[in-house]
Amino acid sequence: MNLADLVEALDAELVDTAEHPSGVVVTGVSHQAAWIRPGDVFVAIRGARFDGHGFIDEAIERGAVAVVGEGLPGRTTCNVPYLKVPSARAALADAATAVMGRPSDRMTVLGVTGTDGKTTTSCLALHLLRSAGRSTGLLSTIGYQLPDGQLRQPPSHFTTPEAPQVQQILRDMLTHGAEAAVVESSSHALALDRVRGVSYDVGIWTNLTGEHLDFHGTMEQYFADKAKLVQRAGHSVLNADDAPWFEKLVPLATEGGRAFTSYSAEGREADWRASEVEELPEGLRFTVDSPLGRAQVRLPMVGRFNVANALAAMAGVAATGVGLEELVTALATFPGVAGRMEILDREPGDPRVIVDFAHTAPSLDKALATVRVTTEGQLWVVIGSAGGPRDPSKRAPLGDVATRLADHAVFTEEDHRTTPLQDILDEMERGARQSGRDNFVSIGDRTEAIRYAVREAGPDDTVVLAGKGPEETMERGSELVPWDEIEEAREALRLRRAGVLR
Ligand SMILES: CC(=O)N[C@H]1[C@@H](OP(=O)(O)OP(=O)(O)OC[C@H]2O[C@@H](n3ccc(=O)[nH]c3=O)[C@H](O)[C@@H]2O)O[C@H](CO)[C@@H](O)[C@@H]1O[C@H](C)C(=O)N[C@@H](C)C(=O)N[C@H](CCC(=O)O)C(=O)O
Ligand SMILES: Nc1ncnc2c1ncn2[C@@H]1O[C@H](COP(=O)(O)OP(=O)(O)OP(=O)(O)O)[C@@H](O)[C@H]1O
Repeated sequence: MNLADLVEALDAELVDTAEHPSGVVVTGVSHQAAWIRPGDVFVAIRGARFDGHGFIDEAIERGAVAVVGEGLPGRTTCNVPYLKVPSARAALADAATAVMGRPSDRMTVLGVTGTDGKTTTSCLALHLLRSAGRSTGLLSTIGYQLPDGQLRQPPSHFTTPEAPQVQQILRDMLTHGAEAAVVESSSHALALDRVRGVSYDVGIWTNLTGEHLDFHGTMEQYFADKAKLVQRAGHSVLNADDAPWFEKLVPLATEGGRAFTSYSAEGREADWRASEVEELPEGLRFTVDSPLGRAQVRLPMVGRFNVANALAAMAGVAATGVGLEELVTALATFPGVAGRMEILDREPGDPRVIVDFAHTAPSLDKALATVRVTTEGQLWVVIGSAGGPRDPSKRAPLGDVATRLADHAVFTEEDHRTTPLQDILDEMERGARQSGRDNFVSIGDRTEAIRYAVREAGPDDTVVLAGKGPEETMERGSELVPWDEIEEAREALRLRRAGVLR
């Protein structure tokens, strides 16, 4: 497209230019100066840490043909056309969407938001769509997939990357033949306009509990940010068990005559309902009642909350026209999600070791409660809490939940960043002591903490390693070290078998 079209698409005011915009060809857009390629437009965002205007020279050196922003500071001028807009983030998304040719308009897009269960529900929806023969892409915390199913990573580690990557990935999906896309949409993405420009056919809501309040400020704001998905989706899928948010979402989902489907894993009145839930060591069994009829479901996943995730995915995919029998048949072959309730291979005499990604008090509560059901002996949990700017109010509740639901808790590191690790451990201990419990130890080094729990656990016990799940790095101070929780756990089991841990 040429710059004149972009000015029009953004409804921008063109300042600081000698060149006529119709002669300038725009081939891409980026908010990150270091990623600019010749022909790109640089969008200068005033963020919490930097003012993107400080990187204009770098962007121009790399070949930026124009700059978009909310106004040049002071008397600064720039040597390329400057497009003044009311919101740089909105303009970033609008420009990226226009340059990429609005790819989401040509696919069926399912968005998934919520505090817990987004990745699992997204992967379930992907599996259901593909099993129904729909060529489908995925954009999620675990990375993105084109219809070929190979997992790829965007250039920055986000659940939902910035708008230019989102639009680029959607276009790649389309180019590779995708008819549908599942887009995990974090609250940050919804708040920061990263997914503005994605036209959602279906918006799936998992649940809302207190997380990321460092960013959103209040629960009301967090709700309002997430609710944008429901306000924008053609059809919403809402969790009837998620009080008080469900009642607040219904009017937002039905604005302008749009429809919604509800689901309940806890026996409430809803369109999709689960009953007769059985938790077995190898997975879940339940009956589903739905507008499409009744069926028996077998899901090879542990964790009772996965009943809710499965209902959400089924209702979302059914809204795109897939039948109940196809959905139920596909669920039985779901391969699971790495690092989420992942059970390690075990040998006789080993405890059962489960690697899980629960890192909020409510999700840890649910994870431990559900694992308890299929644990014959004692339940152990190894858990930390993140440092840095991440929500410090999580720490004490995590300590409380861990010691209330497990027989033994081991408090340890989890990306403590520049926060002194001991301060985090103290907070977790405080949460446990405040509730009158002392069934914990603190072992700062996570490798040691895992080995301790695996050594002490008996063959009938279960050890849950919570919080790191599939993450590939650990942030210690300002150092980023490689991390592989599954490998750590396997090594601890090997050492236990060899008697080295005794
Ligand atoms: C709160 C939040 O999400 N902030 C994001 C936001 O920051 P910001 O608006 O304050 O921007 P900034 O860092 O001050 O930079 C301003 C501008 O200068 C540019 N810049 C900056 C430095 C430079 O050298 N060159 C340059 O061009 C930046 O690209 C940006 O356009 O925009 C930045 C640029 O993309 C992001 O790096 C930053 O993510 C931070 C680091 C982050 O950690 N975000 C996490 C919390 C996040 O988004 N998480 C959610 C998932 C949450 C969950 O559900 O678990 C996610 O979707 O991943
Ligand atoms: N529906 C649910 N309700 C509560 N907890 C859940 C639910 N689904 C999954 N969990 C727990 O949350 C953990 C993370 O699951 P998942 O990755 O699917 O969520 P997420 O919302 O994508 O989280 P994140 O954005 O942090 O990756 C799981 O390992 C499990 O312990």
